[in-house]
Amino acid sequence: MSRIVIMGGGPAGYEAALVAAQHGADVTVVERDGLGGACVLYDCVPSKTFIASAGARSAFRDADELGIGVEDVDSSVNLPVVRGRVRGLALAQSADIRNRIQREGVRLLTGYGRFCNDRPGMAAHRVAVTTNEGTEEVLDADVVLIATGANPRVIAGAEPDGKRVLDWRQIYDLPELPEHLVVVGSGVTGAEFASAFIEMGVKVTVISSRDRVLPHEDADAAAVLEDVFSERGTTLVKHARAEKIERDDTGVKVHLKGGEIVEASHALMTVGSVPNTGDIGLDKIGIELGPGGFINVDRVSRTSVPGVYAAGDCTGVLMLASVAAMQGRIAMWHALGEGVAPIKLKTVAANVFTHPEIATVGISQQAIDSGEVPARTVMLPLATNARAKMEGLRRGFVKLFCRPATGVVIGGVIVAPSASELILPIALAVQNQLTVDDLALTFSVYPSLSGSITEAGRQLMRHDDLD
Ligand SMILES: Cc1cc2nc3c(=O)[nH]c(=O)nc-3n(C[C@H](O)[C@H](O)[C@H](O)COP(=O)(O)OP(=O)(O)OC[C@H]3O[C@@H](n4cnc5c(N)ncnc54)[C@H](O)[C@@H]3O)c2cc1C
Ligand SMILES: NC(=O)c1ccc[n+]([C@@H]2O[C@H](COP(=O)([O-])OP(=O)(O)OC[C@H]3O[C@@H](n4cnc5c(N)ncnc54)[C@H](O)[C@@H]3O)[C@@H](O)[C@H]2O)c1
Repeated sequence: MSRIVIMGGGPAGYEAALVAAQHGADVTVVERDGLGGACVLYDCVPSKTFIASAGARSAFRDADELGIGVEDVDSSVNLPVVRGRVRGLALAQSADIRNRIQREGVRLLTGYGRFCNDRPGMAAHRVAVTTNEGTEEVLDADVVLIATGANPRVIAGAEPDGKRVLDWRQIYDLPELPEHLVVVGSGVTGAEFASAFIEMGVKVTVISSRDRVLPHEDADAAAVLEDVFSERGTTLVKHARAEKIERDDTGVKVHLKGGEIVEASHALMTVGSVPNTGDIGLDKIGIELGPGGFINVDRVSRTSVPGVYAAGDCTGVLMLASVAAMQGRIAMWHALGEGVAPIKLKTVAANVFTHPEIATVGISQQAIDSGEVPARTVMLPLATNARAKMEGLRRGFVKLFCRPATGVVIGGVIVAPSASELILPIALAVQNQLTVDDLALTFSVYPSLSGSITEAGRQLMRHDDLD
């Protein structure tokens, strides 16, 4: 029976454990914090729970336009209840995952793992675990999966203190909503928290190192978000980098490169993540880290060392829970000799949980505009959609991209309140190489937002497609 040791119990680690156990392997997961990892305990699950509360508040505000008067929206955020939901849901989700993997016969060791091979180049591997109780145990393994995730990046001079300067894992512990929050960094994490706090009624300033929010996302989608931010009175400071933050009992002063100072009551640092790869004994097995401290892997999650796989944020391959989970499963299928298809990153659907949401899949508009990928494209504003009008949605759009000759769908972008749910038909089309005709000839409900997807398909059909 293959002995498999998994370092880290986030989506990469626990999904891998489930696959390995299903295939009859002897599996041990070493996790220092709790099953579900940072994803469930500190990052993805808590942030989406917090965003759900912010969304509920927005629904009240937006109801006004539909003729439903709601009084006292400003004073209606019950922060202790929100915090309780955030923490409670994370712990409950972690407990569910722990129960599930233990039911499948996986051994769980609560502690910190490091390679302790006597020398590099051995066929089997050894992992020393310091348990949270302080005991030591050495595990022998035929296969090791490194799934140690990442931690918030810290800027020297702007270290979080949990009071005035916070990282996204500390922000829920504030006793009350900030009076004025400066969000440093405008990637996906920064945009999501900025949007959530704006929707909670907090004054927000966003510091962006680039010329816009969400520099890696669709430019039209980012423009919609900037519009919403500006309508809600948010200041976006562009081309700005925070160098240091002074703090006292009353607030923070964020010093930008170039001398400008932004004052606020609190600062939220969302300046990226660093992989947890520095202290896991990689020198003992001969793995050299790539740029940024990430572990290089191929498309079936193999590292450069036989018998050692890596998955998730520690590899820096699209830092998403869904990708981490798939990399982990693929690693186990490969290690256990199952036929496995290499991961296809072009088919990954992703969503930015702002208000409105931004969902994407497949080839980007930028790759098309730069000439890298030839495509026919269409963009339908939601303002032309009957259901959107009924719901009072003025912003948002559906974009669809297809191959010029065949009409095969290769990507799309949706900006809408529930874009994360609406993107699936486009993701299905991309994954299965469906054509715009397939979308065009599919019945959508009338009236519905998804009607814009089938309509986009119709607009991209060519007359000769109908022959
Ligand atoms: C604010 C935020 C929101 C996000 N929202 C989403 C989202 O909505 N959707 C999405 O798809 N992705 C989201 N992500 C990304 C997602 O959280 C990560 O891609 C995902 O957590 C990666 O999973 P992982 O298994 O690689 O690592 P992690 O979830 O980081 O888990 C790794 C675990 O390993 C443990 N560990 C580390 N070293 C050791 C060791 N030596 N021994 C034992 N244990 C160890 C860590 O303590 C941790 O618990 C978000 C990220 C952030 C920061
Ligand atoms: N909904 C989701 O799926 C979700 C949510 C959050 C994060 N994530 C994933 O996590 C990964 C990391 O995203 P992220 O937003 O945390 O990090 P990021 O690295 O993408 O963005 C951080 C931003 O901060 C900027 N920055 C760095 N130093 C700065 C400084 N001193 N002053 C001002 N700006 C500075 C960077 O230029 C960058 O634009 C991404 O791959 C993302 O997809 C996903």
